[in-house]
Amino acid sequence: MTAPPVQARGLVKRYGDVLAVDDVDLTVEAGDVYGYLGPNGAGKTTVLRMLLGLIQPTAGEVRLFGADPLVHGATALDGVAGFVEAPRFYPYLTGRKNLELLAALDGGDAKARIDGALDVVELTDRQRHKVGGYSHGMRQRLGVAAALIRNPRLLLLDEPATGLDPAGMRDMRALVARLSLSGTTVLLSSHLLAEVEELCNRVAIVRTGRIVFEGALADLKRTAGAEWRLRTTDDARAMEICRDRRGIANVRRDPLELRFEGTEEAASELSVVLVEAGLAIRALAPHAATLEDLFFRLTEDEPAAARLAEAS
Ligand SMILES: Nc1ncnc2c1ncn2[C@@H]1O[C@H](COP(=O)(O)OP(=O)(O)OP(=O)(O)O)[C@@H](O)[C@H]1O
Repeated sequence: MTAPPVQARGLVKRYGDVLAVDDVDLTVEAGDVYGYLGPNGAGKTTVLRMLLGLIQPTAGEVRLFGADPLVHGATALDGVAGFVEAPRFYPYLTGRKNLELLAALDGGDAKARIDGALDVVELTDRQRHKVGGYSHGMRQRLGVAAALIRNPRLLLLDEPATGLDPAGMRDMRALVARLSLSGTTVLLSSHLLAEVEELCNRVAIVRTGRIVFEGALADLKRTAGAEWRLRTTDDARAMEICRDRRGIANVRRDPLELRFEGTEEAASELSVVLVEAGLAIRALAPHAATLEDLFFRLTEDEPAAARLAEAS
């Protein structure tokens, strides 16, 4: 069996009093587009640095295709490439010249892949222009091209869409999707939910260094449970009944309806109890939380994060 592209166990990074990364376990399987998602300062860049062997973990270990990047340096590992923070280039040289310098450092047949890489990132037309005149999105794409000339099986990208305008973000998403289709495994970090929502099949959501959810986004939506909306012939009485019931939480009364959180089972049982109490139900329906809601709950609200981590 071949080792997975990324396997990290018990990763910790401490900077003085700051626990930047707190006991992170991470497995990225071949073919994944994996999103490492969290707000600014959550420790995303620090994790990528450790994965690339640029810094040493305080504790824990990393394997890329079964090899330790601290021993070999990730860029010396066959099939691994990427960038941390923004990719850096010589602004007074052309895009192509920058890639040629990197290819010369890299050796092998990297030079022969420059045309193909420029084509994939859609910079062929601008390859003879100086990087100093490139837009932010073009520089990010050139960063991906610089990784592609190493013919990677695993691409690690730190916030590839940050600072891009909507068109730039769309181009970057399309580029990552194309790379994935051609067989490259991708691990990208992001603080933008919209960036990963369409693109990633798996995500880890991090909050102050710690993973609070790991899995498929579809599972996250399912696990989160819904907020229910209820209208009856006597909402005041219905509210009293709701308050006493197990499995129902956060009951609130609006002018038009009651709202509460709970599982489908709890809502079904409630409907029976309401009817037995002589109330007629005018409406009882779930209102699914958006992913944006879930993300903020997970990254800002400690009890909600703990509940979801338990349930997942
Ligand atoms: N070299 C360092 N020395 C001290 N503290 C650091 C260092 N690098 C990161 N930190 C701290 O570790 C925490 C995580 O930082 P990190 O850059 O990994 O987060 P991030 O999720 O990538 O955020 P951003 O999106 O803002 O880059 C922050 O509190 C940061 O201040």
